Amino acid sequence: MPRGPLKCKIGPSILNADLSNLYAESQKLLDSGADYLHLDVMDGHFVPNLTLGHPVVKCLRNRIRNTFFEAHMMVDEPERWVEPMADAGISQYTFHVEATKDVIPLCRKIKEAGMKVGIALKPGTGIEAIRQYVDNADMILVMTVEPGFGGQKFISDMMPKVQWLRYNYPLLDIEVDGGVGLNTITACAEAGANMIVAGTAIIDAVDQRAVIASLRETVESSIHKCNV
Ligand SMILES: O=C(CO)[C@H](O)[C@H](O)COP(=O)(O)O
Ligand SMILES: [Fe+2]
Repeated sequence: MPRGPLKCKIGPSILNADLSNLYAESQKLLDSGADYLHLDVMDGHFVPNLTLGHPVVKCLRNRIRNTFFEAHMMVDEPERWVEPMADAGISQYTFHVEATKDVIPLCRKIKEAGMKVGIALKPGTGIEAIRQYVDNADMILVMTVEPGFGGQKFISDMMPKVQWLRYNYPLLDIEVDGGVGLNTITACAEAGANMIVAGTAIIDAVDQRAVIASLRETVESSIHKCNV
């Protein structure tokens, strides 16, 4: 997968937002400096929670045209939703490595549907589960909480996975998701994450713009240190 210069990107998760106002909440995040939206899709099987699916994504896409939408697919049978999510306007389809036996064909299917490929791993999954697939992906998501719910405590023990990926893949997009906020961003940035998902830390903030700017500043200063 060809990779450009490493860029910091902040992608708020709307999981804990007021979903009765999904468009307004999403637009507010973008107006506050978010680079992309991280949409958490849960099926009640892969994780014990239900959220939104492609019909909701499609409605949001009709109102927000030029923004990168990542679908974080916490679902069994991720193969099933590739075409509906592409049709709904998803830009990157991030599936869990634990949810499929056919990682490479799934990556191919996602690309053929016109989306970028993200591969996620749960906290209990070791890096060896995705090592052989990194070259098939545009991004690796290291979960820093057990998937299923927003507002959980960041698991700092996940940082060696991020460090390993950054050491071996200097230009890879590496995302962290779960419990990431102002108190935990330094650990993520120093380990080498450049795509930052933050839910409650941004959604609950009085000043969303200030939190997004602060997360960005910490990550950009780590990227800068690595480049000098
Ligand atoms: O994938 C997720 C949960 O499975 C969410 O993206 C994540 O938890 C974001 O919320 P918070 O920052 O509040 O932890
Ligand atoms: Fe997520």
